[in-house]
Amino acid sequence: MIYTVTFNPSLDYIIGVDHFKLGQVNRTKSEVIFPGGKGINVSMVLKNMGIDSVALGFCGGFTGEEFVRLIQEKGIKTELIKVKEGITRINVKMKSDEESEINGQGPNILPSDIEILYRKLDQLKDGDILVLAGSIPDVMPKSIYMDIMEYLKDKKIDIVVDATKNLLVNVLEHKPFLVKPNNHELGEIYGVELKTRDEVVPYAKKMQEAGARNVLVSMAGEGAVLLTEDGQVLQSEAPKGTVVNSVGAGDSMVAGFITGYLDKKDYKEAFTMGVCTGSASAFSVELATKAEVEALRKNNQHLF
Ligand SMILES: Nc1ncnc2c1ncn2[C@@H]1O[C@H](COP(=O)(O)OP(=O)(O)O)[C@@H](O)[C@H]1O
Ligand SMILES: O=P(O)(O)OC[C@H]1O[C@](O)(COP(=O)(O)O)[C@@H](O)[C@@H]1O
Repeated sequence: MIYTVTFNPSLDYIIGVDHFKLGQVNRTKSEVIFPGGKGINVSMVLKNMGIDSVALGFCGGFTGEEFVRLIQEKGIKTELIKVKEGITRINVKMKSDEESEINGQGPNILPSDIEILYRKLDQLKDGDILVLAGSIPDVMPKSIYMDIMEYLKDKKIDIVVDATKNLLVNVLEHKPFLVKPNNHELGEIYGVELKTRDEVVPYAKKMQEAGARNVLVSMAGEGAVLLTEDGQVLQSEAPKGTVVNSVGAGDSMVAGFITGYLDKKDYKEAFTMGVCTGSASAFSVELATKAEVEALRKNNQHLF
């Protein structure tokens, strides 16, 4: 089974504003609400690709109730833990001349809530995949990703981590199956600016040397780079298309990678599916569907 953990899920409120002006009253031209959060997005795209997963994490308050309703409506299996204080955050994603995001803080998560999460993690078995994705709310120990990996170290579980800065660096010694920083996040870790795929390769290598088995670096419209545990260095341009909503493109890429890997146990296939799924999400209002991914792949054979 695949399990995803999202410590701080969200309702993503995606609004379009014509020529947003700071310090003035602006009005939306479009508005939609989707359930969000990195692990949740991975679960939703896996579902679209025909793969079941269980979404773990925390939710609270009236926004938490709506969040649960929305993901259950999509047929996602959930074992979310309801917390008592505070509400599931609303993350505002504004599309105007530029894209801006304001991500909220989320509810209060107590040590007793974290204890319940560990009891849920006890059900993981050898051969399962665990996706740990997204930021850790301020109320939780920053070591939680490391702690979970340490807790599960005696089981043969492939762990995927999609996080930033120290959250990511600190898990490397636990040899995650896959990490997926974007080029900006990778550059931030090593104090450099990485603009091209060739520039990314040596820094992805450093992550591998520090312990990651496979390193997938997403680069939005510039495509992606994958360094595999069997020594391959794969690069791809991104498929061309009109970006409609890039929120969740990175998470979609992770889901696509897992889909391709499970299908053929082949890293090139995983990479191709990752890139196509990320781009298919960027080119549509909602997250990628299987049909969108397949169409994009068919039309972009030359890239892979
Ligand atoms: N503008 C774009 N054009 C084509 N593909 C895109 C675009 N933005 C994202 N993608 C696809 O989605 C993947 C992940 O996007 P990226 O923005 O790098 O992730 P994140 O959301 O984690 O920052 C990219 O590697 C690419 O395949
Ligand atoms: O946990 P974080 O880092 O605050 O990110 C949460 C946000 O990331 C998303 O999961 C989107 O992630 P990506 O665009 O990086 O794939 C949103 O749905 C959510 O609002």
